[in-house]
Amino acid sequence: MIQKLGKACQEWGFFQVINHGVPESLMKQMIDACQRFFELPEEEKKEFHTKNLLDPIKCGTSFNVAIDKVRLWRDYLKVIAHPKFNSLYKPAGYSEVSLEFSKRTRAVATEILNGISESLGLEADYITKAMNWDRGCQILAANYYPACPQPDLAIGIPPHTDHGLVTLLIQNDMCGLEVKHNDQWVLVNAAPGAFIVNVGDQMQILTNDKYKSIWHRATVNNTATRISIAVPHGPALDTPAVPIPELLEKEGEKAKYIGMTYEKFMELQASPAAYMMPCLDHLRVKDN
Ligand SMILES: O=C(O)CCC(=O)C(=O)O
Ligand SMILES: [Fe+2]
Repeated sequence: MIQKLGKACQEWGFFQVINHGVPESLMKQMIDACQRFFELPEEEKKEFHTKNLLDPIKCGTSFNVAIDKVRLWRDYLKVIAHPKFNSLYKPAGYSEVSLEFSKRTRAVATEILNGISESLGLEADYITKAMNWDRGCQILAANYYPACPQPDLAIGIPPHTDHGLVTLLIQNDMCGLEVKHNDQWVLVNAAPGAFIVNVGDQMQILTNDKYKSIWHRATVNNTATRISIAVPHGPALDTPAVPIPELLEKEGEKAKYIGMTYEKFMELQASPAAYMMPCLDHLRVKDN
């Protein structure tokens, strides 16, 4: 099992997790609650249109309205659920459901990180300890992609990598997530009730490129609304990921990355600099 996990992280950077113990009914309730939020009148969502990256609750349209040139077809709602749980007072039920969903999802993420540590030949709690997981950042990032009359001319989310350690994602009945594998876009077709999991940038740094943070994107369709909830899990905001010394020693490698706190890394990813050059390349040691 641990070996398979390591292989999936190394070869794909994406995998699905089934039999994880989180009830499918809870996942559905979470998607429903988000759908009800997105369907609120614009007027009622305005108060959450905030500007700062780490505002505890924010909603809006598109990835980066100021910079994107492609036609984006997406609304989003981002709520920071850990280390401090934040919530919305509307729609009714969102708060309770998101509390339970975030706790249960974080528990699965912890198991995955333990498994990943072991797959690297480390103690199970190596990564969680090093990343100050007890203060780790968890974001509930819901994406709403209404049916689009001309899906070929639009994109839900343009190609990107995720900033954290691992992202866990659920979706309604519609597919749309595509991952880059051997230079091809591959549509992800997950089992009902599965978590789709991907390695993020911080994990690529920790493993000195062994486990890759894979480029992915969300396409849109012309038949029905698609909803996905991506749950990035990262280190504590003040904690920088650096290549794990024990691994470097084992592989006889030099560190390929310099450290940057997770907070600064997220700021970098949201800045125009990330459009010029992938974020990880900003941290890459030059003479490697
Ligand atoms: O909607 C999807 O499937 C992809 C979402 C995603 O990649 C993200 O929110 O980071
Ligand atoms: Fe993503």
